[in-house]
Amino acid sequence: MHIEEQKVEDLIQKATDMLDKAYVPYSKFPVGAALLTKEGEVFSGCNIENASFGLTNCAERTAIFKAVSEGKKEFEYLVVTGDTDGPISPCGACRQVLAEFCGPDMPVLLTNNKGNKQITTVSELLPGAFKSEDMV
Ligand SMILES: O=c1ccn([C@H]2C[C@H](O)[C@@H](CO)O2)c(=O)[nH]1
Ligand SMILES: [Zn+2]
Repeated sequence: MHIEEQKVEDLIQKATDMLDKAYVPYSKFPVGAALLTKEGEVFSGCNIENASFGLTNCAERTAIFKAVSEGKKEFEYLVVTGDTDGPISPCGACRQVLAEFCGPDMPVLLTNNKGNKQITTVSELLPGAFKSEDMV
């Protein structure tokens, strides 16, 4: 799946805009994400932390849950950004949630505030993901 460069730039901008919305009093590490649906709508997300640290919701999952809660289940492209040395790397929980809702070949662009970019896919992020089809 290939999308226009302009669309990618728009997603990067939307993910970057989310850095200001992040609720990160504990880590002080804002993360932004922007998820493009197959219908062309964009759902953005930020990380939302909690005094009970394990309840933190990452930017990627915020974007996916916003979209799914609006009835969207077909996704085309995800951008994630943060203030990292290299392209940001999604946590294991987000990789599993991506595997639930996005096709294995869906592109994921990992970037940062320095403009480093790494293009990957959902299945590269989580090879051998556990899926509902695995349950007999
Ligand atoms: O891809 C990532 C990596 C980290 N975080 C968040 C979780 C937590 O709020 C902070 C530090 O781990 O960054 C994300 O939202 N997405
Ligand atoms: Zn995560």
